Amino acid sequence: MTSVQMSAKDEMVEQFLDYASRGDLANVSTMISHSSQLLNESGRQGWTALMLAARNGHFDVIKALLLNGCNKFLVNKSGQTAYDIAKFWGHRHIARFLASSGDVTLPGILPSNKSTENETYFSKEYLNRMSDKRTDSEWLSAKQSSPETVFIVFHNLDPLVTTEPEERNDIQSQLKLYRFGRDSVKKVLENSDTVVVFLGVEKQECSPSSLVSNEDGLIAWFALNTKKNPTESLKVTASNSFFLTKPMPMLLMLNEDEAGIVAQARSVLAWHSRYSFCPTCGGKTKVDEGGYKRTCLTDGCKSLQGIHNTCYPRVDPVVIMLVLHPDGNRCLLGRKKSFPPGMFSCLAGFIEPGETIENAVRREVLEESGVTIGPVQYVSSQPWPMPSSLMIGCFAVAVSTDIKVDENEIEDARWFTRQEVMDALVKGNQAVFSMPPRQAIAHYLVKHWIGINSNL
Ligand SMILES: NC(=O)C1=CN([C@@H]2O[C@H](COP(=O)(O)OP(=O)(O)OC[C@H]3O[C@@H](n4cnc5c(N)ncnc54)[C@H](OP(=O)(O)O)[C@@H]3O)[C@@H](O)[C@H]2O)C=CC1
Ligand SMILES: [Mg+2]
Ligand SMILES: [Mg+2]
Ligand SMILES: [Mg+2]
Ligand SMILES: [Zn+2]
Repeated sequence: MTSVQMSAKDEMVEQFLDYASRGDLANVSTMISHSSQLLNESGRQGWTALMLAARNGHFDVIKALLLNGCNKFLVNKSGQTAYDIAKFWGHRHIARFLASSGDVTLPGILPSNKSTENETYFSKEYLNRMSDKRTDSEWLSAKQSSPETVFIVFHNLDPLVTTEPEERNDIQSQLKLYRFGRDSVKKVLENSDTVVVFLGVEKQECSPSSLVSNEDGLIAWFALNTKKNPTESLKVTASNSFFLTKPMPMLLMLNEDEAGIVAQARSVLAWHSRYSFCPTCGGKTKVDEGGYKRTCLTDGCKSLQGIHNTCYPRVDPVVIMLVLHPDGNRCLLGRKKSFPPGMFSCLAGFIEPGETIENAVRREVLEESGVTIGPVQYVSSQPWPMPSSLMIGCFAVAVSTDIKVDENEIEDARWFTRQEVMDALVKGNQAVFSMPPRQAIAHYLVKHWIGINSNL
């Protein structure tokens, strides 16, 4: 963002964070005395002044910030508190000070703040799903005709995006979903081949109802998917728009808000594309409930009685685990043949019917690496819309250490030291191995482990 585009408040926050980061106590104190609200403001990646000072070891600034009442429990987008950051960067005196001042609870194995639940890529809920409206066909069709409604378009499950430059010069936010109005998708909606899914409405904090002119003040979003290329029927005004044809890694290039929308839309649309007929009797089905149900049209089909999950979009749970060595100082990572050269990641596997998360973790680790697992602890989760997995991220403590790789599933598995893992996170190419990108929950699990164990 250039200084012209920044608001006066943004500029002040940036300035304050910069002073804290550089350890400029005099200016930090002056700014707090003018505006104490600055204390808990955050900049890129959710870093507050306290976190920046903790990162760079500025003890005096940290004392001043705490003395003035700043909240030391806030977390950045990686789920780290200032305490975690001080520990990670080896400023032990600062970590001790942050831990001892006030009633801090030392971070355990779990992220310390509820907001971290939403921090994996694909997990942000930009829309309110409003599932109660799915059965209100009148409301749904009124919304489809509303000029304020947003339509996003997929062709064979690939979303249409544009490369409009973002305000911030950040590669991750350069791909944006192409948002259409009702008139631009009119022809596509008329096509009987098009599947329409109601995604939800914009949350009030994103579009306050005072700014929306329609009846209930809600801006609805729909996703459309077509088999035939819809470009000719669409009114696309931007020249730099295209369908994202390679989900991996292209779907990881969206901004966080839109990644969450794509996770929802792509998974439901993928279900429609794979379940065109009734899985129970093979008969024809019709799309109901705003795209969240397919009802069999065959009289007497068993799927019409009792609980039939075949009628609803499916989610496949997958466990993904960072296996910790019994000595606490190493972790087990593996690589599939399909990974880029040098990349290692957490082991993962589909949960099977009749299996708990913990047992799936133990079974998959044993199958793939020959290592036996004791305690298992859930950490975080991530929707993974290729096509509709839910990654359930865990820590798993090994009780044996010999590795015997299942070569059908993975090519190699090794114990890596904390230092090697930190190098992979920080040094990139110069490390002994590389990590999956930050958008993968595997990356998050490894980083979280490093964060909570850095002074062992
Ligand atoms: N976000 C992240 O950080 C990561 C995401 N993942 C995702 O997790 C998923 C699973 O991981 P993966 O290690 O491959 O899983 P598994 O270790 O369970 O092995 C995959 C094999 O299981 C079979 N399979 C496919 N679908 C299912 C299912 N629904 N239930 C049971 N078995 C099934 C397939 O066999 P066959 O092909 O022979 O039919 C496949 O080759 C993948 O989709 C992967 O993309 C994995 C790692 C990291
Ligand atoms: Mg497996
Ligand atoms: Mg696996
Ligand atoms: Mg498996
Ligand atoms: Zn049927």
